Amino acid sequence: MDTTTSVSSPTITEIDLLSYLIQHAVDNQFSVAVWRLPNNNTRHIILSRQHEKLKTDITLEELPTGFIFAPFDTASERIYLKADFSFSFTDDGLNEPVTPLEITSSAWLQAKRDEIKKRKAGYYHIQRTSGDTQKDAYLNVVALGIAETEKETFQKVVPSRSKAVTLPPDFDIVNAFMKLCAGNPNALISFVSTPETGSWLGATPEMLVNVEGHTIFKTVALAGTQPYREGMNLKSVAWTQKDIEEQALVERYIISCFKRIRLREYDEHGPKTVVAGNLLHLKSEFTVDMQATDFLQLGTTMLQLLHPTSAVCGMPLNAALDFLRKHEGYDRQFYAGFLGPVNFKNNIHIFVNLRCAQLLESQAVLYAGAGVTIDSVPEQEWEETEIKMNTLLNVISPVRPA
Ligand SMILES: C=C(O[C@H]1C=CC=C(C(=O)O)[C@@H]1O)C(=O)O
Repeated sequence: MDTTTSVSSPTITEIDLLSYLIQHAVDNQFSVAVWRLPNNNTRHIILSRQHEKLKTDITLEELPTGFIFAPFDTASERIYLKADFSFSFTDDGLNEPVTPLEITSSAWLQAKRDEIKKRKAGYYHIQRTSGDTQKDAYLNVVALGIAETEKETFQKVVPSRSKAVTLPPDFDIVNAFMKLCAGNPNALISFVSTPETGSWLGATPEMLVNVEGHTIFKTVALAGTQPYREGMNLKSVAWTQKDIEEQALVERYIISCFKRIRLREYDEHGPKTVVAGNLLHLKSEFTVDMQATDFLQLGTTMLQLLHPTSAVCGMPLNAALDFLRKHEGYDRQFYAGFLGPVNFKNNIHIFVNLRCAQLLESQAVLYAGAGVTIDSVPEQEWEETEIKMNTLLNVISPVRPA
């Protein structure tokens, strides 16, 4: 069955279908997740009639096909969007349904075809609970963080901040999603909208847990930041001692998690310089053969151990977390939490929710943090959070003050 032509007349595009599906979710109090994996040309959308709250001790591998959405705070509830409808698009066309879920979804969409017309999709939005982090306050937290590294309370902490910008009147969520896909080929692009969490849009470069076909586990250590300019030769990019040390701490954190479960056989590659939209980072990749090591639920185990990594919290974890709770001054909500598709074709792709924005009725709240070590300079960390926020700002293109 050629679903591209049967569901949609030649003038109905992928954008029209995505807009229709998102609007349908909002009209019916369903939850919705849209995503595109890194270095992949397929966009996915699922609708969930009733999202669930997950216990922290769930086994990922046993969940039905769906999308996980977890806040930074490990004590807060994690949301699971079980896929009740599932569609994917490649090259502007709806893909041929293959799985039973896709086949029933496709039949459902066929029945709705007369309703599909060009329109902008709405999304859920909730009230913001805190204001912007003022620059002085952020510089102060960074200076306090540096002072604590000097006292050896911790070696690294990652203070973050939030900033609201006004959305342009013609803001269109599906257009913004597509622009993020085009500008960030190496990122997980995501849009999640539920009545409870409101709407979150992101382009994250940081993979947290990837399990391929119950056999291969992967995670990454990502840190160190500098601006990327088109045409730069990645092989000749130089990194400061501070960036190298900052990324090495994330590596050590991951290795310490492996040690806690006595997993000794893993491959480590890197660090190497990678592009993440408008930025460069240092990245090492860790791979484990789950069958050879007999860790068949390594995805679940490592998710419990890794989150929050030293890329978003600090090292050692508890000292850094205590510091952030005391000084950061706002609730991160889903920023620096984790998200991603679970058990689509036996694969799990969970990422840290970075470079993201929470969409309010007429504003977007941007979030970013920066790794602070003994060599940090507060003003430079502020600048780093500004350029990290640009990943989303460039796409949202808000009305900037004159
Ligand atoms: C905490 C963020 O980025 C992390 C990931 C890569 C590089 C980072 C850094 O250089 O500080 C951060 O650890 C963020 O984007 O908000």
